[in-house]
Amino acid sequence: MPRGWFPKIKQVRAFVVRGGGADYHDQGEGHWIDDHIATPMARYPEYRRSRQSFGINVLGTLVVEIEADDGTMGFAVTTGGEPAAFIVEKHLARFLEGRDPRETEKIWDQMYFSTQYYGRKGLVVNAISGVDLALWDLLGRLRQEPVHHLLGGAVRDELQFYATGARPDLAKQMGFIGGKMPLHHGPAEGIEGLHKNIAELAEMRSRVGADFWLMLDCWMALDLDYATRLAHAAHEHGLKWIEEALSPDDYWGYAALKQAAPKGMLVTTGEHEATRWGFRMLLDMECCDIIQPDVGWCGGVTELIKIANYADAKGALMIPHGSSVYSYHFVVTRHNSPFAEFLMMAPKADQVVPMFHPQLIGEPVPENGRLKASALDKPGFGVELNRDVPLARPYTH
Ligand SMILES: C[C@H](O)[C@H](O)CC(=O)C(=O)O
Ligand SMILES: [Mg+2]
Repeated sequence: MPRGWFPKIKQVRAFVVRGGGADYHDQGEGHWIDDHIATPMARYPEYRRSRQSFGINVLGTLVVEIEADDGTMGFAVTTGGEPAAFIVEKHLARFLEGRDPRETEKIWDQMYFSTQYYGRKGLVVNAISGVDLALWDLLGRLRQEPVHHLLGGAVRDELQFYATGARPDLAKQMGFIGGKMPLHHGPAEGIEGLHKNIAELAEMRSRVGADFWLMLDCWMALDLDYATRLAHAAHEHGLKWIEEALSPDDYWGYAALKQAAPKGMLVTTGEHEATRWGFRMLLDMECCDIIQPDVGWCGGVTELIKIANYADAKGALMIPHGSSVYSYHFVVTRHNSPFAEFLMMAPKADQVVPMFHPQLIGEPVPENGRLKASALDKPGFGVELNRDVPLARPYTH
């Protein structure tokens, strides 16, 4: 590359892919991730047994590809599918094409404020996140540096993981530091459901012993009263944290839950929160002990820098939700992210398989619950798109 010259962005393209990958709820029959999990829709008996029954996997994966005018390509995957592909192609692409890919701040700002009248959270911010991640991937590839070098470099030699899945007992044998289980029964299943939830936790505690971390993921399913009762009953069985117990819009409920939770039990949330402004609410209102942004949903790396810095200044931990390499490159650069999540995508949660399988090639996975930082030392996010998985490009511009 001649001195002073840097390629410009030539084109942004958006594709849709089905079957697992970034839309990790898009799994086949019999997968633990769709086995009677408590959700806000479980108040309707017909949507209680399966999250796919109410359309959890309706969107599919969004793939964003950004080509520079020297032929270098960056890409990223997140959820959002066809509607997000529309937003990327028809609205967001204009803020990148012809621009210098190093202008990550200005590009983010223009994507966010140009969509603010219909965006701010959810699908639109997923689309922005996908573009932002693809841009950081492109930057890393153009500079021949891993993204974590662009973010200030690793602060430790390895990452350590807890596992999310139905089998913390197996996760323990596989070397993880803890296991987070989905809660199975919500308030609509009454006291009987509450007893079943506690019995499952007690059974798992008896299998993993006293010291292994056990957590419950409540996927926005509870109300304050139920969450408080669950937290107190679970305390007896050493629950380390209660996750996403309430609606993400109920900041007041989270603040009350944090006050009401037993001493020593952490309240965590944020995987369905977005942007610095959403996390500022969670942190300023003292809603939780750990924030859990998903880098593919909260606004991408450019926004996560701001979210993580604010959490750091407030003395809060920032443990990203899932998101594979996109979170690993971030976590490794942060002291307030001392461990990371690994989602067990094997249908029985009985083996480690790549989290975004089958969409990425070269996706690193933990061994013995750990991953060497050196496994991330490849340009960009260090993964390739599996072109054997059919990609559709529903819109162009
Ligand atoms: C297991 C949870 O219900 C959800 O599918 C994933 C999640 O919330 C998490 O990994 O955290
Ligand atoms: Mg969760």
